Amino acid sequence: MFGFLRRKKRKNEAAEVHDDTPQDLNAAGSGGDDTATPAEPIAENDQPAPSPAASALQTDRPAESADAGAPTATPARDDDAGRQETDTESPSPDKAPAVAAPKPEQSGSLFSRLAKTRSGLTEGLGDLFLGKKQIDDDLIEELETRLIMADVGQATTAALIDELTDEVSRKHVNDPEHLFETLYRLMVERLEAVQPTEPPARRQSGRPHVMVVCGINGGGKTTSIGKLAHRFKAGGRDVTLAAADTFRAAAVEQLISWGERNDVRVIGEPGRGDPASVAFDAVSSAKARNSDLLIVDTAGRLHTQSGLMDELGKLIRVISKAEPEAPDEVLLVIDASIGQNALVQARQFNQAVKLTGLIVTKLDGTAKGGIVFAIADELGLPIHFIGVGEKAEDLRPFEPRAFVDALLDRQPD
Ligand SMILES: Nc1nc2c(ncn2[C@@H]2O[C@H](COP(=O)(O)OP(=O)(O)OP(=O)(O)O)[C@@H](O)[C@H]2O)c(=O)[nH]1
Repeated sequence: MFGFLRRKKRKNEAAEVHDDTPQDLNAAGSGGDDTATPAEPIAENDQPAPSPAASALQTDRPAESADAGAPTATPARDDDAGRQETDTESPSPDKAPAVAAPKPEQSGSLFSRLAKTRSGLTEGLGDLFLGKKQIDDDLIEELETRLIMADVGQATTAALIDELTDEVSRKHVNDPEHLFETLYRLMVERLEAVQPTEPPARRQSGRPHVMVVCGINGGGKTTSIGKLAHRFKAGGRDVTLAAADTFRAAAVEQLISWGERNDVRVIGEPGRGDPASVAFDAVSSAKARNSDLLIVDTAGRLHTQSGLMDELGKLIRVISKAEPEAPDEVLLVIDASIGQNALVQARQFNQAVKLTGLIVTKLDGTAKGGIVFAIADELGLPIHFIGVGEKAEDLRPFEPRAFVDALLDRQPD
């Protein structure tokens, strides 16, 4: 069940227990401090006029085969994403004994890191959902608003709402909880549709796997490369880093510092002027030393700066001269907190250099985590990793089910 529904249900159950129990304030041990308050009333529907999408629910199409079951794809799990109890309410003295005490949330879990986006999507929905036997326009409209607010984007939101209303009209989905399960399934399917079959940074025979990382200034490239180095080094790979962000001496120093912390070799030093030559040297060095993985940092650039975009193309061509099969991956780092602008950036970078995938950073600090769906839907580019904090371990492989579970406050299957 979804956590926000469970929380609401518990509140209602707690209130029922208090309502049904004869109160004996003089009983021994009662302390006379029974402060139980009645459960919050289920919110009345005071929403504005229904949207066209929501109005589609009014159509009374004949029922067809019921097919609104659980997602069919194989579950993928992030080790770190396993979470405990999803109920994050603090226990209060007025809870009925029948209500299980919530367990503490793991601060590093994906669930806790996505708190901002999740709260925008699910907070208060329990009030709107529970107690309703039927799905109505208000519910669909509220859902639509929340998806837009979470930066899922107009087009993707419209597509999701259309599919949901269609399922409802066909009577495949009959109650609010089933509606949410269906939304869950549709969201997971969208992300899984663009995920690669092969994991990133796979081992190549007889040569290093070469990964070029690009993006705009401050998106989190260097930090993400440091985190990647940490992850793959810990996994037993020989990793080399290339400091090809020659525009900013501090970026080179930042990368060297990540290298030192993780005992990873860094090619390039402050003061070198030509990023393509640093990349060429790094490929030659990684080959000579039988490195498993070479990650190339590049200068931040705006997608509108055509000279710098051409330079990125040149860097990639030079890498191919040093190793004809390389680069194996060209990853764009995008900052989730910029919302819909991320789509524009990704489109332009993809036109200039053929991207193979994305790293979406700063999902921990934004309510705009829904951008991940717009990216998958509109660009068709896979998301390989997500950044959910500033520490080395805060880069997680992107796993659609774990991500949507955490986003919708849903207990994993
Ligand atoms: N909260 C949070 N902060 C992040 C994340 N990823 C990166 N940052 C922070 O974002 C800031 C910019 O990160 P950098 O790695 O320097 O960005 P960059 O893209 O290399 O920037 P340039 O070198 O200017 O192109 C730093 O303060 C990082 O700690 C993330 O996933 N979550």
